[in-house]
Amino acid sequence: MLDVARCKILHSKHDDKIDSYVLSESSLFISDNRLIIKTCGSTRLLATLPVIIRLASDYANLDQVQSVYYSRKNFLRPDLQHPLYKSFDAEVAYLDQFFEDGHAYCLGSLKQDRWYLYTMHRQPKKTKMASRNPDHTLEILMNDLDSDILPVFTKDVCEDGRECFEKSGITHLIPNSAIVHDEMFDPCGYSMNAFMPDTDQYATIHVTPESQFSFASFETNIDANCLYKQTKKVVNCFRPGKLLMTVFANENSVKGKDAQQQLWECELPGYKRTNVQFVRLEVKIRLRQFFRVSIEIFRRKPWSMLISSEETQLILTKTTAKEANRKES
Ligand SMILES: C[S@@+](CC[C@H](N)C(=O)[O-])C[C@H]1O[C@@H](n2cnc3c(N)ncnc32)[C@H](O)[C@@H]1O
Repeated sequence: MLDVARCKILHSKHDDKIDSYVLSESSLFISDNRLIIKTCGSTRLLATLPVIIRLASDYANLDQVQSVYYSRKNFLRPDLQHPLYKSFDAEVAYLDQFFEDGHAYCLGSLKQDRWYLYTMHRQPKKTKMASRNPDHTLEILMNDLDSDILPVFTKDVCEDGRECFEKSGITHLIPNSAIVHDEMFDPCGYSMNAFMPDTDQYATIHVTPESQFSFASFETNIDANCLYKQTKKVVNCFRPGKLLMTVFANENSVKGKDAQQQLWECELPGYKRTNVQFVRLEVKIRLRQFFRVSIEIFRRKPWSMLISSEETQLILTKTTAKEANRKES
């Protein structure tokens, strides 16, 4: 499966509830009823789909896909991708070959940062109680990380993953009881998987510290923390210039719904929200359920520098061109 995706397992950790793999290109988590695979670069993620469906049937007797989420942010350089990933329309057409009842969404601005989602839910043959459990996922995608934090994700500063985990402050983002395994890439880059023992709750962080295109992603379904506080901690750790976050929550997830409400009402300190959207996806299982997805895009608040003398005052403010024109006039 990973050969098809064009990545490799670097290391893994397991318990009775979850198998966690740190990959050369991100992460893989497998639990009884769910497989989560995240890849980066020019990997061929969608090519794994028929392989996953066949392996689930052959090895685990799982012969019906109950739900699918395929999501990604818009690429910085779509031209460097394999033709299938150059446009979301092509990805949707590919996914529709497997799931005739899938739905596709684009959230965010078509001209700037946006987030694509393909999703499908089917009535399972036997409705299991598990499908009605509270469930939420928080994902934060951060660009333009604070230049002070970048060196810690290089081999110049940290010998290995463990040192980077401590020195970067990522240790404060993950519950103490979590099992963690991580990788420090040479000469730079960091990937971490964590999971809570005897649950299918995971967290994963990936950091690209090259200053020209610095990026960090954080994703978790751990329910120990308030998602709003968790978001603030993550943002304080990486201090990105901009971030896009999504909160998935089903109707039974009180924490997920609370976080959506809080984020709707409060801004993140130090940031200006440039976009917020909310989608309610109907999940057709025997008992009607809903999945709610909200995405929010933030930019660091415009900074200003004040140089003043008795007579003159020059205010330099990092604003949009439109605002600058308004100020001039
Ligand atoms: C942490 S990895 C994967 C992260 C990916 N962007 C994501 O969000 O899932 C990316 C970083 O590791 C560095 N790196 C070094 N060797 C690598 C390798 N063999 N495969 C992938 N990334 C590598 C890259 O230069 C980059 O800074």
